[in-house]
Amino acid sequence: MLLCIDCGNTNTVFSIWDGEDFISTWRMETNHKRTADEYYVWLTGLMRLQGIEAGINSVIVSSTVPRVVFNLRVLANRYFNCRPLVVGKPECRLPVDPRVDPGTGVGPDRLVNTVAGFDRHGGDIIVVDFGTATTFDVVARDGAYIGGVIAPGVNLSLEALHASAAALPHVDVTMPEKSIGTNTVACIQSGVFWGYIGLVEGVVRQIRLERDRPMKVIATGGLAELFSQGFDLFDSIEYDLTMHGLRLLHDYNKDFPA
Ligand SMILES: Nc1ncnc2c1ncn2[C@@H]1O[C@H](COP(=O)(O)OP(=O)(O)O)[C@@H](O)[C@H]1O
Ligand SMILES: CC(C)(COP(=O)(O)O)[C@@H](O)C(=O)NCCC(=O)O
Ligand SMILES: [K+]
Repeated sequence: MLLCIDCGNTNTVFSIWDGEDFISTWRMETNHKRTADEYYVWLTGLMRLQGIEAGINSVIVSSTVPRVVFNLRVLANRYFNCRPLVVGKPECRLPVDPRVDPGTGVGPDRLVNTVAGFDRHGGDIIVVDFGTATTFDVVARDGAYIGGVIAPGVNLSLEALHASAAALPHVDVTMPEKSIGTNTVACIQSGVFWGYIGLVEGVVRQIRLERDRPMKVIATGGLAELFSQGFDLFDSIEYDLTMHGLRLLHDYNKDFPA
């Protein structure tokens, strides 16, 4: 079985696949100090709870946090007896190379989202991922990542207000009843909610203008749903997009000698 690990700046998501069949997924907080032994105990405990018995013999990792990769490699080597495929490293081939400025590193999560979005929808799409940062990944007709947009994530914006303004409380993001807030919490909710609706609309409009063609918008990440209620921002919402991309990249790389 295959273990896919998507490590974001906030959360690390694990999923298990048997060939093309999805088996299960679990999530933990990202922490570069966590050891391979800790990952293993946690993972096998959850697998046992769900009665998953077959062994893991392949691992693929995408990490936006370089420091966690060391212990994830140890996890794969020590406990699953395999060398993990790490997205963004030369040994992990991509179906189409990114077309960005020379010397630029692209977030591996964005490369994975590109592969998954292209597989499901073909090219000329924009993938919006609501993570720690909100990213827009632009995928060309041939499936290449050709750049995009990075904006502060929704929770990051809320935390920044709370951290920098003495009188502003911590607020959870939600769709406010009115745009004109009549108390502090409602004002912050309105600013972030309507601000984000405007951000997504504006960025997508500008990308379509620049590309001068219709482009589907695919959203992923836990907050995608919140911004889709009653709005026409996305053509589809796919929570499993990154995991689907990791599984595809693993299968794609099987065709190449190590
Ligand atoms: N359904 C949700 N409702 C509210 N907040 C969410 C939801 N899903 C994720 N979040 C928050 O969004 C932020 C980004 O989450 P995540 O997608 O795990 O980020 P990353 O991939 O960067 O680790 C986190 O602060 C997380 O707590
Ligand atoms: C933009 C990101 C911080 C998003 O990470 P996430 O929100 O998933 O934790 C990550 O993709 C990254 O570190 N990118 C490197 C720069 C780039 O993609 O251009
Ligand atoms: K992500």
